[in-house]
Amino acid sequence: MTEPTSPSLPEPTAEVLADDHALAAWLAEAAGDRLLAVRREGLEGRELKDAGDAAAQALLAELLGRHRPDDAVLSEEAADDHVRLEADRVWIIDPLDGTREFSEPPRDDWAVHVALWSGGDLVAGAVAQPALGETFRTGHDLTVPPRTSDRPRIAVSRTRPPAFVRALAEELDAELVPMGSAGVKMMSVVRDVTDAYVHAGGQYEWDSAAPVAVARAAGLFTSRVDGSPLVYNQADVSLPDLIVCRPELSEAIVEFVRRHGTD
Ligand SMILES: Nc1ncnc2c1ncn2[C@@H]1O[C@H](COP(=O)(O)O)[C@@H](OP(=O)(O)O)[C@H]1O
Ligand SMILES: [Mg+2]
Repeated sequence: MTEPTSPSLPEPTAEVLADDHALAAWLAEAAGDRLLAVRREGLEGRELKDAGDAAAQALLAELLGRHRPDDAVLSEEAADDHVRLEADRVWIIDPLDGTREFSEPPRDDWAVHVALWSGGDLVAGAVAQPALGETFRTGHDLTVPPRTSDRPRIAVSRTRPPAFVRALAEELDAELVPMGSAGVKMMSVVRDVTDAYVHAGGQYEWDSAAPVAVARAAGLFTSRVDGSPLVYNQADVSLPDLIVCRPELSEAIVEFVRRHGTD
């Protein structure tokens, strides 16, 4: 007997299957397409948020199970199986980052995050911004465009901007640029829409793993707010603060936090 297959399940090419970078991007785009379809169903508010989270999680879990059956997965939307702590390869995914903005069409500041951790660090990642029609990924040339603004621009949460980031912006004479989604904020630095994303006060590994992999591949600076490295696939998945910025801004930001803290 053959197993029943879902008619709508996308199939990767052999080329995509052979390359973790390409697979990360393909998975993020497949989930993004699914999320755009959910958005067309006419749901609103909490129902739309829940339908989006569930649909993207179900698709990514099924595709990873099918195409990378030996790998572990850490997802915002699934129970944490600690088998990942002994695994060689762990996919760290946020099926829908910026759930609030996803539920407010036609906003485009929401994303799908797919990262691969192996041997102690992130080795591949992709961030799809489906409503923008863009995917940012590791594994091919990625350069940040030349800086177009003399005055630094700092991406912040549109709904919960941390107070210390306002103080930092004053000190650097920077402009705050509010937007949803951690991934979208990090990709805004990659795209030269902003120059830095500085956050503290709470977040989890899945909020930053894929965007940090992409930001590093683009040559950006990434660290915790105290300047120490971002470390993934830990038993405690809380990763509450980070800096992603153009390299020339990193010293001033770390120094500001050293002097003033983040409270
Ligand atoms: N203080 C906090 N504690 C926990 N998670 C936070 C947080 N601030 C931001 N996040 C998470 O980071 C993502 C971006 O948030 P924001 O747009 O406010 O910057 C959201 O992910 P999800 O949408 O996947 O839940 C949100 O849950
Ligand atoms: Mg998230």
